[in-house]
Amino acid sequence: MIGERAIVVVDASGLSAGERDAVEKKIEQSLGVAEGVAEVRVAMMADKVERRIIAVGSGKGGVGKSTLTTNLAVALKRLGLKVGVVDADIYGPSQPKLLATEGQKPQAVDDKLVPIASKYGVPSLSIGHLVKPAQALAWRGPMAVGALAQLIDADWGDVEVLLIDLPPGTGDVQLSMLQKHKPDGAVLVSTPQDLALIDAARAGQLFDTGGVPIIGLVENMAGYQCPHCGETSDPFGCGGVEAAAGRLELPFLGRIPLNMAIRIAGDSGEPPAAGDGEEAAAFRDIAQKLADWLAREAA
Ligand SMILES: Nc1ncnc2c1ncn2[C@@H]1O[C@H](COP(=O)(O)OP(=O)(O)OP(=O)(O)O)[C@@H](O)[C@H]1O
Repeated sequence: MIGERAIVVVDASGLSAGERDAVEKKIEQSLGVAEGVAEVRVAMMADKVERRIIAVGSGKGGVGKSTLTTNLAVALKRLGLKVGVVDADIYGPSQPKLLATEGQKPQAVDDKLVPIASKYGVPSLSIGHLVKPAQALAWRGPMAVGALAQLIDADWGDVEVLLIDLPPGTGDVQLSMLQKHKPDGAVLVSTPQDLALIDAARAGQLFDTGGVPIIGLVENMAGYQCPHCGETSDPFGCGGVEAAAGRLELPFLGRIPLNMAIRIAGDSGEPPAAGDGEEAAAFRDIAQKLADWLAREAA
């Protein structure tokens, strides 16, 4: 107390903008009626979070980039990191379905969007939370880029790793990311066949040119085990991504099998990485390599 003025300093680390506002109001209300207090001043202090942006990209569409992003986020969360997901796939947003947040609309506090919480402890923001997918399809490049900036500059609170699910290819959104929100690193995902790999190498070149370190390559949809006879076949080949990583002198982060359970889990908003099955282990191993990379870079 200084005279009739009550000054309260609050450690607001980890609180979202909405929570900060609520705490501040509560203190003002309860102290405002106290005897001898004519004025209440509240100072909300928070440590600045060192947040790193990791882009998940692919050369081609449909190779499992969104599936990998969601499951990596959930697996990283289980390893103890504070993770958020931005769905930058403006023209085909799938994170609302994958993280079971479809139909929810983010609030805006102080001109910033507040990410949507999920039951997996991973908050996310997607253009799919803001407009109907068909609406975004009609957007020109600058609108898509503006929307992406709002998602990334949102009130991410204590999130320390932001995974960005990029649209496939090397278009406007990727270029604007490199210019305005340069990722700290990129993970590339590809299926094993040559055509996908050529495109993945091109996406890799874009990051390379932009000075974004490529953390490594992930092979998705490798090795399909027939649920009837148990025999394993490789519809898209196997090992192609690991071989390409070797040729490009990039780390190979791991392989996710082609598995019907992964597709069904994605459609029902239950990321396999949140469970205890074989798929969860595959995603966890890749997440561990990413966590190791983050720790090394921070050192
Ligand atoms: N390892 C896998 N096994 C089985 N199905 C998979 C696997 N990975 C992804 N899928 C399925 O393949 C489809 C495409 O996956 P996803 O949407 O993750 O790809 P994407 O590269 O992000 O596509 P887009 O370019 O449309 O954004 C989805 O139906 C998903 O459930």
